[in-house]
Amino acid sequence: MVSSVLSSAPRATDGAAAAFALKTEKVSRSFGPTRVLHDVSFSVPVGDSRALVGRNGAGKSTLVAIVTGMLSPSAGVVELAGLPAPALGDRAAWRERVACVYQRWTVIPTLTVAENLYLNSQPRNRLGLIGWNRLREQARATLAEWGLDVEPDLMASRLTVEQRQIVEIGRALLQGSRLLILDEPTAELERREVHRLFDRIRHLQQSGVTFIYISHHLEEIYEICRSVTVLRDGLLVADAPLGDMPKGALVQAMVGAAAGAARAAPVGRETVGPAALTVKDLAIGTLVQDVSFNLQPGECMGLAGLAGSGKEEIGEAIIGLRRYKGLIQTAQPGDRIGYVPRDRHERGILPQLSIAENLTVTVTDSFGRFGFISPRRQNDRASALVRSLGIVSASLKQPISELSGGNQQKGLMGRALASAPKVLVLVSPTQGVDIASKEALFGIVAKAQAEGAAVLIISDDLDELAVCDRVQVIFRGRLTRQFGRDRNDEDIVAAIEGLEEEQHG
Ligand SMILES: Nc1ncnc2c1ncn2[C@@H]1O[C@H](COP(=O)(O)OP(=O)(O)OP(=O)(O)O)[C@@H](O)[C@H]1O
Repeated sequence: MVSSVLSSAPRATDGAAAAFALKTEKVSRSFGPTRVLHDVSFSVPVGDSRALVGRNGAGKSTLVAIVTGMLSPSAGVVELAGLPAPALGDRAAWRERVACVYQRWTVIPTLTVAENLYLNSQPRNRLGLIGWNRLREQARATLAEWGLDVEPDLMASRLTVEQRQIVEIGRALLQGSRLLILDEPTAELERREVHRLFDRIRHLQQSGVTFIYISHHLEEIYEICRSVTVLRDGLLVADAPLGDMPKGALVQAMVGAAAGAARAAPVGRETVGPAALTVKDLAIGTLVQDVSFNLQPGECMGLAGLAGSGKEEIGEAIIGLRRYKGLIQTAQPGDRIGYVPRDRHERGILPQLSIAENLTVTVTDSFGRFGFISPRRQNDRASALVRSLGIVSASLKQPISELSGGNQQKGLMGRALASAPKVLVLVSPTQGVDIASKEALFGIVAKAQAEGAAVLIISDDLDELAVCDRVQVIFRGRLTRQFGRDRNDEDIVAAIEGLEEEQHG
């Protein structure tokens, strides 16, 4: 039961009295001359689960920043639970009304679970001191009600991704918030964890918690949300119950008149000639054992597996970021390998540099001699990539950190392609990328393939695996299954989860 935790938590207002958890009236926002939100008016009834969707750069994050008090609107009004939004600086008041659980964690690893749960809101005794026993007791009750089997005294650094997310949600509830915004909450979760998250959302909804759910995975939205708000180029273009909005209509609303590019079908390749990439008897510490495969020029292979299966470490070994035993070899010694890492914040973008510089940083040697870079040639190359990838930006000089998440991801893809590599290693390359841009990125992968690049897609996203000629599955560090073109998603999922392995003992 969740209700006792909910009722014991501090509350800003009596949520039952207000019909709407959130209401915006003509909210607009500009950055310099660029207007990114135009007169957005919408309302979310208490207890609703509202999907907020739109293509990369549509304005979702900006709207969320405004309704969580991180950013002021240039114009317009925000109401939370029937009351005007607090002053921008009054963080405590905002925290009591609304919380956003982002993909990037705010759980502090050096604190315990209990300390994290009560960050900023520790229960104090009559003398004003923090009552640690009470804190632990309450934390235990909260965790139990979430069905989370984790000790309040445990250091947060030891939690799994799923447990960290639950601590984030638990913290928001304990601070009084009854409106939770989940931003791509399933991006780092495995399939069974996603189902558990959905169960928790439904459970909390019954207790009057309202959810706004941001995701580029439309099938998730149909599973967990009741209604949808669609933004396109900063405008609200649709607002409806999902029952009235079949997927085709939803995509149409997101994309507008310009229909999405058709996906290139996987192309069959004869396995003749020298391999573009040979991996033989690869071992990485105790994590990966006996991994061997070849990639032919023009071939796209998927490498699928759970988090921790060793799949990403194989990619890192291929591009030279990890020590390994065994053989990793390109066709010719100097062949370039393009790489798109999964975590664009930690390993990918160079945030202070412009889009042009980010796109071309690996190929500056081709823009002039003796260390001199011709800005014109650099700009020409960058603007061609921006056009072909459909990156939305104010100018080539704009710092890449100002772009929306999905456009940053496209920038990384552009950088990997800029050097015309013989091998491309892409780790979850379309994570955070909207459905139409996803198709465009797949088109770009297919083009690189057609030009002879061998592509390795490391992922367990079924859309990403669907474009691969074949899929190898890795389970606990070993390749366990290979699927050709006549595969179905269920079999791949079963192999990723190791279900067959378990059945066979
Ligand atoms: N600080 C800023 N300065 C200039 N432009 C900005 C800034 N923040 C956002 N923008 C622009 O506002 C637009 C909307 O961005 P926003 O991050 O809200 O999109 P989004 O819908 O969340 O996209 P995604 O799905 O890719 O995360 C983008 O074109 C972005 O470049």
